Amino acid sequence: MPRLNSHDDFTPLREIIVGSAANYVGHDRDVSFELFHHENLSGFRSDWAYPRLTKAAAGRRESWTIKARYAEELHEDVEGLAATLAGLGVVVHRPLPLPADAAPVAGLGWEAAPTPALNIRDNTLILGSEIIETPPAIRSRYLETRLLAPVFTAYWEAGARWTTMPRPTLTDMSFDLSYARDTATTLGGPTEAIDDPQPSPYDVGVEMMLDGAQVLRLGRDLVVNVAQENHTRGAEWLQRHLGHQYRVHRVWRMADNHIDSMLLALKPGVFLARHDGIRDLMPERLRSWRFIVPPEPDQGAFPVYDDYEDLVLTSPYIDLNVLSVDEHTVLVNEECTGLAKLLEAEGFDVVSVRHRHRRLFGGGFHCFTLDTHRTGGFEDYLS
Ligand SMILES: NC(=[NH2+])NCCC[C@H](N)C(=O)O
Repeated sequence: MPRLNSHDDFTPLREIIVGSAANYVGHDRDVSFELFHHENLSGFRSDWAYPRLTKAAAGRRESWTIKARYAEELHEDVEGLAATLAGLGVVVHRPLPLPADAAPVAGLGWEAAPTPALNIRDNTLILGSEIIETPPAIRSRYLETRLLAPVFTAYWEAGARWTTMPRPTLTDMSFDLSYARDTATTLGGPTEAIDDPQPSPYDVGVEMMLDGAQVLRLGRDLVVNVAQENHTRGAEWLQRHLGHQYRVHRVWRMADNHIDSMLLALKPGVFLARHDGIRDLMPERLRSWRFIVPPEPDQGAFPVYDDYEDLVLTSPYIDLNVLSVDEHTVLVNEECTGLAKLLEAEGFDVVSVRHRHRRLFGGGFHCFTLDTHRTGGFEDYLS
């Protein structure tokens, strides 16, 4: 195993982990899931909100079944993504697949059905030669990075540093609800339930929670999206952990949590951004970069889902979530022709990859992957 080395999203890619969609058969809808996906869930069908959905008060969870056809098509597309990357000469590693009969995971005072290690960008941050497992905000994802442990172990054996951010207890009281409250739709929505957190003997107050996917990596500069106090604490941990070598730039409420369907760096000096307003949220010295804004999403480019049976977890902007193989080559969803054309006009080579159900499973190509070796170093792109 060569050494771990990944400081950015755009220098030539040598090794990557591609997530696994095996047995993504359902969602465990509890307070942590509803809160995390509040923006999309409340904008979609507010009356699905927890706990009205919950048939019995006991347990305060609901298992949500995903149609087998969608799960199978997702699996097919993720395997296609892995094959495309391998075909481009990138070494591809894989997590352990979630077994079909996976037992629930449990914390102090809660239990949840585990999710496969699919959106692996979310729960790990690779900074140079260090693996940082970030603290999940969704109970069902609590042990997700364990499915990556064989790959992380191999990198550790090859010299990587391997750190775990403090793990939250994730009781109802752990969450800062302010973002969900401030951004609640006029229809109401999940905030209704979140207003009624239940006390637990394990309460520790508001905890640190930060996903790797809230961080945009630019060598020695990190742009971190912070939307509420859980994130503030996570960003503070990161800055203290990294010390003065890194500059941790906090951006306030660029997104509810993950940054990578809002903003990605395609190469030094060039961002791909959801809208023009992103520039104003950026640290001063990054405002002079070029911001490429894709055309508005074409609603006709998405499969048609059932309002009652299918849970849509991402916005229609999810196809912005591309993956760069180097500064010239970008993997783009084949359904997103507007973005592909624009990138080609900007001088990029576009590799089209199939990914049908990006709205059902929370992520695109950047979310589904974790680059472990790129040739770029610990650069100062701001100087
Ligand atoms: N790393 C990720 N899972 N990113 C996906 C973010 C999707 C974003 N919440 C949206 O709806 O567009």
